[in-house]
Amino acid sequence: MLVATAVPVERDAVAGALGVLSLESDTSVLGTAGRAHPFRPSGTTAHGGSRGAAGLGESSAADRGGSSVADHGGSGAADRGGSGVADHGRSGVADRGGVLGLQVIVAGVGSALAAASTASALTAAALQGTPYDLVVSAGIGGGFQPDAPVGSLVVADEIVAADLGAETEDGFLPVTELGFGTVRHQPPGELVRRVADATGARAGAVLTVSTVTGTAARAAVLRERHPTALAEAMEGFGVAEAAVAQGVPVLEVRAISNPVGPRDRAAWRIPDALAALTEGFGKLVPVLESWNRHDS
Ligand SMILES: O=C(O)c1cccc(C(=O)CC[C@H]2O[C@@H](n3cnc4c(=O)[nH]cnc43)[C@H](O)[C@@H]2O)c1
Repeated sequence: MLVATAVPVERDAVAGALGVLSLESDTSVLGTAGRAHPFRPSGTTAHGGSRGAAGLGESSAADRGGSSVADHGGSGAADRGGSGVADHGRSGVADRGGVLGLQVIVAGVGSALAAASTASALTAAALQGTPYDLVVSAGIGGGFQPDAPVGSLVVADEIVAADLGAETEDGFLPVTELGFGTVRHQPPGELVRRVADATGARAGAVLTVSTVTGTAARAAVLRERHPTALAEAMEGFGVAEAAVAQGVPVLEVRAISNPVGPRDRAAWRIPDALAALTEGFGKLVPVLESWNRHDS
């Protein structure tokens, strides 16, 4: 299983639940607006490699093969020669030898970077002869109120590109109505049901947007267009496109950090959401272990 998160604190929240190696996190990343790329230091790649960062203990596709559940304890940031602070932007959290053949990556913020990072990780694994059988887009997100309260968990029964299309005098047209592309991906229904049962997550559409909703009017428009939408975030559709292109099923799990609506940074509850993400992923493990991708 490949879990694609956007930022290091999300990776750590997931990796902590799964008991896989994680690097020290930068808890300030979600507040560092205005920098060119607040989430990843220069010289690093999206999938665990680190260009020109010798000695930082980079976990590249090539060295993922040696990591397993058994060596969690022995391969922490410290003994890989790394300073967690220095390399917190790297994405490699490797445990491809475990029961779930698991890797948690920081795929970056936004659909394009998330797609590119996910595609790289999938391709690297396939070339090594150890393809993933499931991709999960995971992280925090905005919740449509009152259905997805802050601190709750949402699992996508549809992953929808909500603003991929054209604006016209008569309203928004999705790319599908322009005659190309796709705007939705459907995770396996049975798996969604099992995840919802095990974690208490609400199942509904999760929208992928390029612009975070910041007004009540925009929230209402999105909800009108997508009545089953529970949450919005910025990566799910990109991750799904990459997974589906390689024939791998995809899930999206979002912990709600803020309401979708008028911009109000004071209303953000990132630690609560990260805690919900950790708790949710802890409960998810048995589901994923017992799930057979041919179930549906
Ligand atoms: O400055 C703001 O008003 C603002 C509001 C929401 C999110 C941001 C971010 O920069 C975080 C983007 C990051 O977090 C996910 N996320 C969390 N909440 C939302 C949301 O309401 N709408 C869309 N994305 C959200 C997203 O997936 C990114 O990874 C700034």
